[in-house]
Amino acid sequence: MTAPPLAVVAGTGFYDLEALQDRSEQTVETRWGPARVTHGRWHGLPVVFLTRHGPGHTLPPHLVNYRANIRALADLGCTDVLAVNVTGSIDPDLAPGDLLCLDDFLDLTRQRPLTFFDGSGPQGVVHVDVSTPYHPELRRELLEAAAALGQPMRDGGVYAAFEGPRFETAAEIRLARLAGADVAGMTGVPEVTLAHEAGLRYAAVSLVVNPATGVGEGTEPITMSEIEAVLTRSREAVVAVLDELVHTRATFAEEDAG
Ligand SMILES: CSC[C@H]1O[C@H](OP(=O)(O)O)[C@H](O)[C@@H]1O
Ligand code: HPA
Repeated sequence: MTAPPLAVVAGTGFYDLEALQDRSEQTVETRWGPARVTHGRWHGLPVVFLTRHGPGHTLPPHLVNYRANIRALADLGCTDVLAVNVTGSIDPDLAPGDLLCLDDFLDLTRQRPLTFFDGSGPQGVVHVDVSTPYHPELRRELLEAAAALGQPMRDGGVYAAFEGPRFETAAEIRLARLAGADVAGMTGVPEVTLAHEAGLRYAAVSLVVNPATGVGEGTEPITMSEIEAVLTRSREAVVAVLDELVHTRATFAEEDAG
């Protein structure tokens, strides 16, 4: 039996997965609009890659069509989604380049379409459970992949999802800190909750690319050049963890087949 494709969804700085072989592009039409994906094989396993801001990063976080993206992945038969979100660190013990395997989120977004269940579908009104937002089995795979590479990855972290596209004020970051947030981003929600609604297993790696506003030494403005510099030196670490995870899956698949 062919394994369902593994979905990889990434954003800023992650516009391609160079390791993919036998590549093909597809625009998947969904009830919520089109989604652009790249199909390929990674260590022989089928993978669907989706860059959430679109090729060339044309969509700001509040205008990403999260519903089309997640619906497309489900329609393509994916069951597992590995997401990458770059973030600003709220926890002062975190530094640019650090990786976290998220285990919870705070939704501080304001104006996004949040749900597939708007009451008009056959299911009517649905309230999904998100007491375990990030799938424990996928989290374990990510953490084991990082450990196998000797790549530090914090086990757990609370992602505060802000509306964007502006960065936060220092007061907003202090508020999120009081509520237990470790990192700030703009795209993790509603991606994670839509994945739940679609019945997909979802886990996310967060790569810290800057101290969030007001965190750390002083009150330096956040610049894209500092973020790009961190991405240039740390992007490969994230890809290496995903590569190790897929390689491990491929090894198990071969053993099962043999
Ligand atoms: C370039 S900083 C703001 C930008 O970075 C984060 O991207 P993503 O979550 O797609 O990795 C943040 O959410 C914003 O989209
Ligand atoms: O500081 C930040 N805030 C929100 N989203 C982000 N994405 C990267 N850095 C940040």
